[in-house]
Amino acid sequence: MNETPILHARGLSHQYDNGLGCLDIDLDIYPGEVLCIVGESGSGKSTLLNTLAGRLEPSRGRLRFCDRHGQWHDLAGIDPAERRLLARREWGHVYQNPRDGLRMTVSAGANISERLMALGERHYATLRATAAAWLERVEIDPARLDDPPSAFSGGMQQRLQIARNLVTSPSLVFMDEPTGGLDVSVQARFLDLLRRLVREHRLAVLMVTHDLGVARLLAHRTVVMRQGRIVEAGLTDQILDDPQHAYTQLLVSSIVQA
Ligand SMILES: Nc1ncnc2c1ncn2[C@@H]1O[C@H](COP(=O)(O)OP(=O)(O)OP(=O)(O)O)[C@@H](O)[C@H]1O
Repeated sequence: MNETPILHARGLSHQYDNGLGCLDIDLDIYPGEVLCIVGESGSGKSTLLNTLAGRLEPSRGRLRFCDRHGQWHDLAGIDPAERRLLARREWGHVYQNPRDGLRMTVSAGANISERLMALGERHYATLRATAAAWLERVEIDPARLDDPPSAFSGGMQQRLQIARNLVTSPSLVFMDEPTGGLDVSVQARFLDLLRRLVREHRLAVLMVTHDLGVARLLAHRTVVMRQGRIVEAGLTDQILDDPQHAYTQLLVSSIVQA
């Protein structure tokens, strides 16, 4: 694995007014790896993801991102315009609910083209051809380029979110429970596709999931959260097969018994 992380957090916290949130997080993510954040409901997974993605301002701590040119950016206290530019160029964000990540009333093609246009691509034929190629890559018939996402199934909408994000070749993609709304067979196909794209594009993926099966299938490393803190972190197989922390043992055994 590459020794230089793409995202580097130390002592990172985001606390809401009621004191809850995520606390004292040390985390590195490397190019080409999938890192899953697991834990029970309310353990702070989404807060951590959104803080790492710069959507929530850190209350304390250090957060740095290394862009594709090897230049480091301090994300804590970054100028909002610079953060937006980084988000457009370097990051993707896939949501559990496709309605949060797609524009439901415009065509699939327009959904994919939008990020390209934001980076300056204006040539209509190029935009259409690129969008069609990406639909194919996420296993959607390119003949459906002009259909709105509302005409797609849940699994297709998640794959369209992936295409919309990956079209600009981001280096880091944040995913919040992307398989949450999918039934089991659709989920398996989605995870297969994701695994292939991660490999082909050397993507770093930071994924929140409450499903340890998803972590097992996809994640190189897993971190376990409880009450806003990381209680255990390591290689996914190690965490799931030989959990050290009592809370992780409980989490894993509750799945095995279910
Ligand atoms: N805007 C907010 N204001 C105050 N407290 C909040 C806010 N958002 C979340 N919290 C609290 O912070 C804690 C962590 O919430 P968070 O949504 O990060 O957990 P989670 O692990 O992602 O949960 P879930 O799996 O249910 O989505 C919870 O106790 C939650 O009630």
